[in-house]
Order: sequence, then structure tokens, then C-alpha cells
Amino acid sequence: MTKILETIDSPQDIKKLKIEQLEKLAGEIRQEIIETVGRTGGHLASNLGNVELTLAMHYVFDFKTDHLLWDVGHQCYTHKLITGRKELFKNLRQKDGVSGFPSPQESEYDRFTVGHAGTSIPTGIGMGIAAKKLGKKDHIVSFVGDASIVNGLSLEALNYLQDLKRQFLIVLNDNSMAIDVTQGAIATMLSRVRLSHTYDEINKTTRNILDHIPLIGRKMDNAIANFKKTIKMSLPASRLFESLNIAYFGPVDGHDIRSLIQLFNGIKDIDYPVVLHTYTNKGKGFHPAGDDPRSFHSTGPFTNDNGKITHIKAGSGETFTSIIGDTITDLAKEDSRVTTVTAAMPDGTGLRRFKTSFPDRCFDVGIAESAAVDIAAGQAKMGLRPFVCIYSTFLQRGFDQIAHEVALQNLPVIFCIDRAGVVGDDGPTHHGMLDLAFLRSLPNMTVLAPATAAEAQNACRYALNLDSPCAIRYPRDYAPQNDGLEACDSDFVTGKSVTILDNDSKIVIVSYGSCLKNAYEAAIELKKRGIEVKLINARFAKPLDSDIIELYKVGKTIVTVEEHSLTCGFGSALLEACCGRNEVDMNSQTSSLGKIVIIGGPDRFIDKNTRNNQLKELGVDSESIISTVTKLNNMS
Ligand SMILES: Cc1ncc(C[n+]2csc(CCOP(=O)(O)OP(=O)(O)O)c2C)c(N)n1
Ligand SMILES: CC(=O)[C@@H](O)[C@H](O)COP(=O)(O)O
Ligand SMILES: [Mg+2]
Repeated sequence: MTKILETIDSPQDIKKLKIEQLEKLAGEIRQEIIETVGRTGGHLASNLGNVELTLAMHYVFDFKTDHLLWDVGHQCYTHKLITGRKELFKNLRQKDGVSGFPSPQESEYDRFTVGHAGTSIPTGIGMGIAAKKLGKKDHIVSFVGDASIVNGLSLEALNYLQDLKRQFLIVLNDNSMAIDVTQGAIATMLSRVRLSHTYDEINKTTRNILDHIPLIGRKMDNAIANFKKTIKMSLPASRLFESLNIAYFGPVDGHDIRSLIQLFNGIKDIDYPVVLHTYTNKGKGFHPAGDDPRSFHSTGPFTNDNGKITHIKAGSGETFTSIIGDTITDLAKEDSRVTTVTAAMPDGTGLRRFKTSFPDRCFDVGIAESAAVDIAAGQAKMGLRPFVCIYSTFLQRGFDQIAHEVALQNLPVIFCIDRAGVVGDDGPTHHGMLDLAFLRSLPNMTVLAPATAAEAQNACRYALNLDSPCAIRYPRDYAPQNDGLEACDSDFVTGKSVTILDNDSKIVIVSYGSCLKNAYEAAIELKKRGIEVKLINARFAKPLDSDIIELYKVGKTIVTVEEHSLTCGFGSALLEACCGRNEVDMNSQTSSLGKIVIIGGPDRFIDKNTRNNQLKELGVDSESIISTVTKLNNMS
């Protein structure tokens, strides 16, 4: 029998279906998502949870002209499947397939390229302001999860929302989960409200809302009064929003398509801000994900043999993430001042063991990177030694706090910056290509990058003993064991690099952090081809090793290699130091100065792809390094 999904080429096709057909379609979509994510990896649990909600929204609105704004955007798979991207979806998150996140380049149904939490309400407000100015009646719908709606950006926008004075619908998708369980007072309140509801009560609430919809006038006061009389169970949640002058409807069953369609039809044209609070189940329809939504939030490929799940590992060894997490745990045993701070990502940042060993020293502050940095600053002020573990891309949110509350105060906060560099299939929203740029500009900050497993451990120990702010950046990858890189076993000394291959060759490769393994392989191969190079592991981007600057002064050709944007990265730091006002005596040395060639991230966003292909695109894989050095050698 033909699947309904096969007949869906655009949301117009959804609008022709009966409720029973929509319910069947929801099942087919779940199957498609499970099979595809099993092959490609992706955000499984969240996407299985909002199939009905997405179908109902598309049934009622027309998102070619109306605006559907996904918060984070990791939960947009159903939306992609029904907006003309079925075929591309087969290669989800791969070079030639659809992105795992909304992408206006892919479709007129997507508005912003997003992957960070908290953006859907403020950007929606901006669009609402513009629509008003332009005399447009487009509907604006922000789809936001229970963990993302408490992000600072969301809360700041909610605080402004009453001033918009036009239609604005927030669909609050409440599944009681972030990646892990949700954190904080609002999450506690929402969970308590949820636990206090029986299924029958939720259905009664839905019927009450539907009965009252015809009575809702243009004035919010009337709406609130009507609901307060009838819907007692939702009072704590309604108080939260109504105290901000945002009308609240709910909680309702986010899997009941028939009611959802009626509800969206009923509240669609209310011309003031409205929240529809829906309950959904993360991982719905797939037991392994329903039972363990944390592991299936963002999963790699897996096989499913009649419910027996086997995750397919992409490599072997220990990741930088787990080594750093374990090292902090070990350090905490020796030093009672050690704490950790995470912004809703204890698993992703390798803190699971720490959290289990020291539950009262691990602080998960929810999706709140800026607050995480300041909470650490406060701890450091009082004598603790917090390790703040955050992905590079999300730490961008905390720049001002790092500058003002940490660096300016010269506080010993240690930043463990995970996913620094290219991350593979999540793509441009998630690469960590900018952290050196914003960190090395800060006075008092030490910025280092381990290149091997041993260095990852030593970097943490070094940072703990430093009495000032320190950042350690490392990629989403396995950490190389020694294999020729034994020199990296030595302790860190401030501003000192490590020489891996020592000789007096004209060309010197200076590698920063995770590129060292590739640079080493390149150097070994180059030697076989008759080109000898000196190889240095820089370790520090700040302070830079003055010995490297000396090499430039004596006429060496230096090739820097880094997994960061070339703009304001490690190579740029060396260029600044060598060509800057104070470092080089231009009058006496000009004739013998060397040359600097910098390799790393270009001035464009890197698309989703495998991490290896992205490293090639940056020119920092071993073959590309060989090719660059060979060209330089032929020129000299
Ligand atoms: C600023 C920022 N910090 C952290 C993340 C990582 N992250 C992605 S999804 C997610 C949990 C989102 O929870 P919720 O909004 O409730 O959506 P759900 O996955 O439950 O559907 C987190 C922490 C992010 N995308 N953006
Ligand atoms: C949507 C989001 O921001 C996270 O789920 C992220 O995609 C996780 O990335 P990792 O898989 O690298 O932990
Ligand atoms: Mg959630």
C-alpha cells in the first residue's frame, strides 16, 4: 500500500488529509526518522516527540508566508519531511543531504539558520515589529522547548513581548527534558504541574479551552478571567506567563492531532501574545529513545535488531572530552576547591563521572552560559577553583562575562572548551572556530590547547595551579596517544612550546593543539620525500613562546597549523607578535626576517560534512600540510 508520506510534497498536501490519515502519517514519519537517524545519526528523541505538533501547525498555518521559528532547531525533522525535502532527508546531516537544523538556503519554509537555544522569541519579536511597520498580517509562531524557554535570551524577550501588541504564538513543547533532566526553579514548577495532572484532566483542560475560545475577546483580561474560573490545575504555569501579560492556554496533550488543530484554529488570530503549553514525550514511538531520551538526544548511527540497539562507533580510543572530564574528577579528589559548572550539558562535556562522584560540587545551571561563567566567577572569588565546561560555540554567549567578571578581576576560572574546531555533521551552527579570537584578546587570560591524551591531563593540572583565568580548548575527537609524540608528556610551562622534531631545517611547522598528529604524519612523510622540517607543538596561543618569534627573526619559514578561523587565530597571533610594533627591531633585522604562512579556517562558515573532510577543507589534514610545505620548499 502506498504510504501517505510518499504523497506529501508540500504542506498543502497535509491540509487535504483527514484526522485519521494525519495520525497514520505521524506513524510513517516516526518510522522514517528512526530509520534515517539509525543510518546517519542525529537528534532522535526530540524529533520523535513533536511529530503531531508539527503536522497540526502546518495544517492550520501557511508557513510560506507565516513564520515558524524553531528554537535550537534540532527538532525540525518532521517539518523538513513535509516541506519538499523527503529525498534529501535520506542523507540527513551529510554533505549532500539536508542539514540537521533549519536552513533558509534549503527551503523557503525555514527562516533563520539556527542551532543555539533562546533565539526564536527575540527574532520573532523583531519580525513582528517589522511586519507591523510593513502593514503585514503574517502569523508568527515560535516553537520552543521547556529547557530553552528559560534561557536568558528567551526570558529577556518574554519581558518585552507585551509591547509587541500583535499576534504572536509561542508553542511551548514541554517534555520535562533538556538533553538531561531540566534544571532550575521554572523546570521544577513545570515538572510539578505536569506530575499533578492526570490524562483525563489534560483532556478536560483541552475541552475547556475549546469551549472558551469563542468567548475570548480582543482584550486579554477577559481571556484570563475566563480561564482562571475553569482551569485550576494550570495556575502555576499560567501565573508565570500572565504575570508577563502573555495569555496562557494549557496544558494540553501535544500528541492529540485533532485537538491541536482545533486549538491552533481557535487561537491563531488572537492579536496579542499567547502561549500554548503542550505536553509531549521525548522519544515517543521508539522504546529505546523513550526509555533513555538522554542517550538518544543526539546519537551517532546505530543498528536496531528487533529492539536490540548497537551504537556504531566512528573511531577508537579515548576522546579529549572523557580525558578532561576524568582528569577534573581525579583533581577534585586531591583538591577540595575544585568544582565544575556546566550549562545543561554534563554528558556532552564529559562530566558524568564527576557528577556521580561529587554531586554537590557539580553545578548544572541549565541552558545559561552567561550565568554559568558568572557563577564560576563568584566561586573563584571565594577561593574555589571552578572548571567551566562548555562547548566552544555556546561559550560565545559568555564572552562579556569572561571579559568583565573573570579576566578583568583576574580570577582563577578554568574554561574547558569542548568541540573547539570543526564538529562534523552538526555543521556551521556548532563549529568552534572563534574562541581563540575572543579569548586571546583578553588581558590576564592564558590560552592553551592540548595535542595528545597526556597533554589533556597535564593541561588541567597546569591550569589548576595557575592563579589566573585559563582556557583549554580541544576538539570533538579521539585524543592521540604518544606514537612519536612522547615529548608532549612533559609538564606545561607558561608560554613554552615543545619541540617534537628538532633540526636546523629552513621550514618549521608550528602546530597548535589538535592538528599536531596530522602535522607529525606530514613531517614524517615529507622526510621520506627528502624535505626535512622542524616540528613544534605550540601549546600556548597566549602567552606565545618567544622562541618561536626568534625563529622568524633568524629567517626561518614558519608554517602555522590550527583548527580555528585564521582571522584572529593562532597564526594571526604569531603574525602580530612578529610584525608588531615592539617585537622586532625592523631596522637591524629586516633583511634576515623569515616568512610566515598560516593554515586554518577560511573566512566563511564551514558546511556540514564529516570532520575529516572539514579538516581537509581547512587544509590541516596531513596531505594538505604536505602539499603546502612541498610548495614552499620548491619556492625557496
Ligand atoms: C545556547 C545553547 N546552549 C546549549 C545548547 C545545547 N542543547 C541543544 S538542545 C538542548 C536541550 C534543549 O531542550 P529543550 O529546549 O527542552 O528541547 P527538547 O530537546 O527537549 O525538545 C541543549 C542544551 C544549545 N543548542 N544552545
Ligand atoms: C542541538 C545541540 O546543540 C546539541 O544536541 C548538539 O548537537 C550536541 O552535539 P554533540 O553530539 O557533539 O554532543
Ligand atoms: Mg525539553
